[in-house]
Amino acid sequence: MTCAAPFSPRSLDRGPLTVSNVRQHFGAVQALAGIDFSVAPGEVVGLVGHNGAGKSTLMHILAGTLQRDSGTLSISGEEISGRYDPCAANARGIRCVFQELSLCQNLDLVENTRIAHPGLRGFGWRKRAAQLIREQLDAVFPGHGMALDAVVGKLPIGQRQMAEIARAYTVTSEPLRFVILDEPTSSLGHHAARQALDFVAASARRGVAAILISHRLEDILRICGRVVVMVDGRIVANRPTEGLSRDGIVALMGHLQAEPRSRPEAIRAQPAAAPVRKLSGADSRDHPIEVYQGEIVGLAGLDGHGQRECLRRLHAASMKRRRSGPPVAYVAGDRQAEGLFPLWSITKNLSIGCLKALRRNALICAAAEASLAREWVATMGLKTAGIDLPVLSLSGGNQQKLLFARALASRAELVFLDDPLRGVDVGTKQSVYRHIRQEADKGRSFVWYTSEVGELTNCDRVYVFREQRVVAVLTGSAITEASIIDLSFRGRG
Ligand SMILES: Nc1ncnc2c1ncn2[C@@H]1O[C@H](COP(=O)(O)OP(=O)(O)OP(=O)(O)O)[C@@H](O)[C@H]1O
Repeated sequence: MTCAAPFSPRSLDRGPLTVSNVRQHFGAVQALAGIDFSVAPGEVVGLVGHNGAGKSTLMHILAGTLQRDSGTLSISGEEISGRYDPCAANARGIRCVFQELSLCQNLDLVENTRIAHPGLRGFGWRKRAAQLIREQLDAVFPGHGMALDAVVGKLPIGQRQMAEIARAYTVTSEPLRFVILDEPTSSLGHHAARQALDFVAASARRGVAAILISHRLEDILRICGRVVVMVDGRIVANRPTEGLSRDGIVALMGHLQAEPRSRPEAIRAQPAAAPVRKLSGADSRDHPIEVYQGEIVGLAGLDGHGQRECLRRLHAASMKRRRSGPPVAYVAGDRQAEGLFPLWSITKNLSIGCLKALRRNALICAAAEASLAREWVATMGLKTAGIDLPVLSLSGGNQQKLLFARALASRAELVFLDDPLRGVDVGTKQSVYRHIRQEADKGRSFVWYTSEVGELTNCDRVYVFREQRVVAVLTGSAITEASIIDLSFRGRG
């Protein structure tokens, strides 16, 4: 990549990062409708809004990865009039943690660090790059245990996210002034998410400002001094977080209301019935995992304690026995690597889960396919200008909703959920929880791994993992966020 213009960071004074009246269109879609936004040095600003509100588009404009249609951008007192690209942004101290993650999959962490710092060249660059990223990972995520020579594509999404955050804060010749974090904790568990947020807050106290985009509103309240709310490409609120509650932010986002969770009082499965799936060897002590018809089973624990591996083993075992067992579907949280067909349309991405039902004689019926897509776009509230558009034209959260729709539109009786609501807004989450419950009431079974502990309170039974073992099984009203976190840390107690 070549820089747009030679630039000396020494010429900067330490003023704010500001955009005025910024507009952006994608064909018929108006993603930004005249945005005025500013962040001062050392400030942490939260940027929230429903899926498709325009948050990532604004972030891409600030990071130089998207050229704005119109409007002004000024950084530390300098008005940017010419071409502005990621190199120019970097030279002015602007970094970005991308929602879809920007690390090169075929390179290791050291090589990915080198890419972000062209100055790390010549004899010994590898050693210097390794030291840089190791120190930063240690500073942000003490005890992370990540191997620097692992190829990034082989790392789980949580570790890729950790590496992306740490890399954004590494410094060589360019200054570090503003960090834009787009859903930085969406794949992190409770512990790693806290480490990341604490680090962002501590960096702000040292003068490095942050813009935090998140649907985890607790994160916003935890570290942001101010919150900016976007609805349909416009800013509708800009106010201090002091005195603001989670429900207050939800209300500012518009018609969405945070709803009280309905709690099942007891386990829903029929004890007499056989489980639809029973997996022995699910943990290192051979504790069986059982899933009954119409049951929502959660897999909980601290990051890396075996619960996600258990989900994947259960899924693999079910796929092997799919001729004799129930039809199965899998909703991936790592949508880029495991969920989407990036070159296909929204319709094709949806219909791939139920081709048999759409077949008329030997061919897929295009009318039935389109009608299915329209039905699910409406049901899930997918924000799109058309079902034939490329799937990558959807915002991140809307892509995730589509994967969910694909599983629910299929005839699967057993659905595996692998952190499926990553990047989905609070209002949609509430409706997805309702969908899951309705489908369970109709007899479908769900096995649910999530990095958001609170979501597990929607389950009928939760297996809590610690050190690759099931240490507790909670049912009905015993499933609370506090009890899950407590058992995750302490084990059986
Ligand atoms: N490359 C593109 N082509 C067409 N439309 C796009 C493109 N990128 C974004 N859009 C549209 O612009 C709007 C804003 O998208 P954006 O990704 O900024 O939303 P967001 O607020 O970040 O959503 P999320 O919370 O889901 O990440 C959406 O309607 C989206 O479909």
